[in-house]
Amino acid sequence: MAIFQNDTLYDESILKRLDLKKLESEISLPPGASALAPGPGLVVRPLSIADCTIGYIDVLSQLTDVGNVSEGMFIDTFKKMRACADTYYVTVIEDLNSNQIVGCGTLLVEQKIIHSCALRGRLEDIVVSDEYRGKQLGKLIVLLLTQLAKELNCYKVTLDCKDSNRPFYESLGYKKEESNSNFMVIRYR
Ligand SMILES: CC(=O)SCCNC(=O)CCNC(=O)[C@H](O)C(C)(C)COP(=O)(O)OP(=O)(O)OC[C@H]1O[C@@H](n2cnc3c(N)ncnc32)[C@H](O)[C@@H]1OP(=O)(O)O
Repeated sequence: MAIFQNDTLYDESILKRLDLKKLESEISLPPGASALAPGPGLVVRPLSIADCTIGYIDVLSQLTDVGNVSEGMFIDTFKKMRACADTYYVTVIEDLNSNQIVGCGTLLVEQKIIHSCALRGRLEDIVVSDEYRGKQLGKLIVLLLTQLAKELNCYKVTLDCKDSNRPFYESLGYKKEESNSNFMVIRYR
């Protein structure tokens, strides 16, 4: 298993291979900002093993109940995720001014047998910390992970969201498919 620089979950160089100019043309960033540096002191990068100590859990808790995740639990889980090569593309936005994670999103790449052993992408856990909302960071992370799914050769990328977030994802190109949009669930907790 490759151990990437700075103990990141995946190899950061893949983000630099994306069509970042196209992405930048689709969002209104502040002057001088770019897709991977979307504002003064902001950087977009893979999740790092140290991120549980700089606010990643707090950001996730703005999405759902995270539970009591100790540093040890986070590190064990991070290592399990990294051992599943080419699967978990958890991506964060850090504010280097405060050394805090302020946004995140996951592209999960699922290996299928169908469609000639194709890959399917799923967007999960997209969150921007409340004081950073409305600055195009949510749009940036979704468009970046969507492009990453294409770069990784996924045949499609899907997501589940609350009704209130539908207009957000629709504005970024996601559509309900006719007769194929039933999110179904059995909850155990
Ligand atoms: C697949 C999943 O993970 S679903 C879970 C989604 N996450 C959450 O619900 C967690 C709580 N919410 C959030 O973290 C944020 O509100 C997000 C991620 C939904 C949006 O992040 P933001 O950084 O505020 O969005 P951003 O500034 O990029 O907005 C981009 C555009 O979408 C619009 N927008 C943002 N949220 C919504 C929404 N819920 N409905 C409609 N439009 C929206 C903005 O007005 C903006 O429009 P503009 O480009 O015309 O100015």
